[in-house]
Amino acid sequence: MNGLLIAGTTSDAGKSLVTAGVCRWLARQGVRVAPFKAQNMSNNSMVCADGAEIGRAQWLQARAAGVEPEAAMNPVLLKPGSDHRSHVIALGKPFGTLEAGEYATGRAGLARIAFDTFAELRTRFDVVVCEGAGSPAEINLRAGDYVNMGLARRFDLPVLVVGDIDRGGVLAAMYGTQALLDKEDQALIAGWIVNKFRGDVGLLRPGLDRIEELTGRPVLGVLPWLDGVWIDSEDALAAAGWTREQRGGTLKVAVVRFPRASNATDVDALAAEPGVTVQLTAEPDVVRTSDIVVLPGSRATVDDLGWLRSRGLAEALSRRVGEGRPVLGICGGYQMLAREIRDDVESGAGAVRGLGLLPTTVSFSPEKVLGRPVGAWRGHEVEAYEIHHGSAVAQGEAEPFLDGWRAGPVWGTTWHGTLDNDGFRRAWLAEAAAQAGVAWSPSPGAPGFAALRESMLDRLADAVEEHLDTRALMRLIESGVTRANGEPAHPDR
Ligand SMILES: NC(=O)CC[C@H](N)C(=O)O
Repeated sequence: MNGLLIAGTTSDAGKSLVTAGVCRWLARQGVRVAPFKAQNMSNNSMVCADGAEIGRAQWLQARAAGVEPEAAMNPVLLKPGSDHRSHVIALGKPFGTLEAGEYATGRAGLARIAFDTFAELRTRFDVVVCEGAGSPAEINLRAGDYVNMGLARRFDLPVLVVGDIDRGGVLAAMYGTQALLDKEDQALIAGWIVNKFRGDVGLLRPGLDRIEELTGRPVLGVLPWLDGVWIDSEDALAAAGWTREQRGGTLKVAVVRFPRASNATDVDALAAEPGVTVQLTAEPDVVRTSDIVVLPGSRATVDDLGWLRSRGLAEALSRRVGEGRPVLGICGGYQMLAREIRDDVESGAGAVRGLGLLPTTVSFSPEKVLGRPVGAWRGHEVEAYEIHHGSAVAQGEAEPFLDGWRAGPVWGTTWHGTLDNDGFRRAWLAEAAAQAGVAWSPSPGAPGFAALRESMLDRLADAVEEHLDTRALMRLIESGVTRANGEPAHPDR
């Protein structure tokens, strides 16, 4: 067995979730499977047990596959910082920066790393399920590509292309994607998957039949819109799946939408808590009046702090703190709460005045801290992870809170992922709700967040089993694209 590449007609077509679903489906068959994404552009990353930093989507896909997440599953991670620069993580460790203009030249070395890593990874697993990035139809990037068709060609991987029917234009996108590729790349396109479908497949069928005729490739399935499946998005806050399904919770949490938010998946577990409504916002009124405000992480602390001030959000925060209403700062958000931030590393701005809501001073160091710390709060165990250059020390009255500090209604920690811990999350929410004057308590018997994440992965795998032609998929994985393309569409139907 070998591998497969799951590409998309667009960003956000559902490649990550389809990859996760295919990983779990294969794992259920007893196949030893690893996820792989040659290059990810995301500020949502995770620290693996081996200390490597990878995209959260690959971390989640490894969980779906039932294997330990590791650096090789996402050898290149680009983290967009201030506007024209990306921080490069290679094999889990910092590897310099790429300016937007250096994209073509800077990438040759990264391509080599990605290819070498894939070649090694596949010696250790039965199957490697690769996820593409963006769309292979971005032919302007094809020459230096090592994530989509560039990877598929190098390793002769069959490519499945996922199209998002919710966005519309899916038939044109599939047809156009194939048409734009050169012959050799086209030869690797093995089939189509329609994703996020709601409604009657019968109505779609004539279009799918025609696409099969026109492209000579089978539609390997139509995946339905899956309500309530929104795990670990790769994109920033805007893409958090749960924003689509807000319920009328009694406890209103506002999460500030920083332009360079990082690890914003921290708030996913809040959104899943019964009786809690989470809203992403950049509105001063919402920040002033919500029951709880979360300042998430940021890949550009000083720049996002400037943005906070320019939007009137800093003032709204000070006012709510004056009224005793809780604010939780996480990593970059926690750094902003300080009296002073000394940063010659990330922004190069030197000493900058912070919001002054915690009695702390933050200093940035060139060394990046990557870790998986554990701690406790009020008797609740907390497993977390940390990814930062800046560290805070307190110089005044404050109460320890995890690795950080709390002063009255202001809470801050460098740790990410703390809210995934059920006992801690619920205890902290109850205390913060009381500060906000809201009667909220955890619902007895509500599922824990890890269980919820597992059930989402299982629903994805169930959808793969039910709606995709898994026999054709297995044949492709076992024999590659040539044989599969030599057979008629849907031989079993
Ligand atoms: N994860 C974060 O929020 C990082 C915070 C900040 N950019 C730092 O590097 O220290």
